[in-house]
Amino acid sequence: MKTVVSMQNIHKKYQGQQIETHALQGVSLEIQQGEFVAITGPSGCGKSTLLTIMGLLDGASEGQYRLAGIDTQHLKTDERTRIRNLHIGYVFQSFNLIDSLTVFENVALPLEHRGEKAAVIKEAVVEALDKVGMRHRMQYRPNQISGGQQQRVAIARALVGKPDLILVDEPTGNLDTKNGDAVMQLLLELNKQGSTIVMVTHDSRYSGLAHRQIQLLDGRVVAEKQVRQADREVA
Ligand SMILES: Nc1ncnc2c1ncn2[C@@H]1O[C@H](COP(=O)(O)OP(=O)(O)OP(=O)(O)O)[C@@H](O)[C@H]1O
Repeated sequence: MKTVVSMQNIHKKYQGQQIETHALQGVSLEIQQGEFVAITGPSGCGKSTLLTIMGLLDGASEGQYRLAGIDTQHLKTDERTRIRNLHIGYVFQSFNLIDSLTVFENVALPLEHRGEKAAVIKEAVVEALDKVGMRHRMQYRPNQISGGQQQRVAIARALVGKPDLILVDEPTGNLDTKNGDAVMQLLLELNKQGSTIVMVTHDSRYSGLAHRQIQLLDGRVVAEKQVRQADREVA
């Protein structure tokens, strides 16, 4: 089994005008291909910071991070962007779809950035939209579909490029229970089909669906818990 994430002694310090915040204080963890990992912990403990570093949206202040075997420490900005595009899919709480583009065009973006041919893009986008049940809304714009549907489209955009890792930050935070449950069910199905998923969540009902929960407190890993396979269903 391939190690997708390998972090050794990761620190992150944010330098403000007056104060420095030591958001991550020596995090070490490994995530294997096919895992579904939930990152939990109280507000301000460093969950989003950890996800941001894992997703190469920001660099660590100290420590070593290997993504799919690639040492990310000394990457230049354009290399970091290229590797992020190839290896990472990101799903945000606020969906982050572009309102002026159609559903199809939004999902196509990661492949366009890679310079793929139109025919390849079309096939992959239709396949991704099929997976999330949104093919019938291909020509709609984000503001013409519901929040739950927008999150499905955002998930299609995250998986269209077949990344090694899908990072999900509070995916149900802007959704009601019914739509939140449906999005979680979809993430579980994608994981069963082989996607490696790391999800930040406050909701213990959803973190219990992961294979493994990693609990942070004050920028450190304080507990890890495995979840029994039989328990992994949305209630
Ligand atoms: N860009 C930034 N500049 C300065 N400080 C920051 C920045 N981003 C986060 N922090 C600080 O780092 C710490 C960790 O923040 P982070 O957002 O990672 O926590 P979190 O666990 O995701 O919180 P929440 O559950 O409320 O979203 C907090 O003290 C926060 O104020």
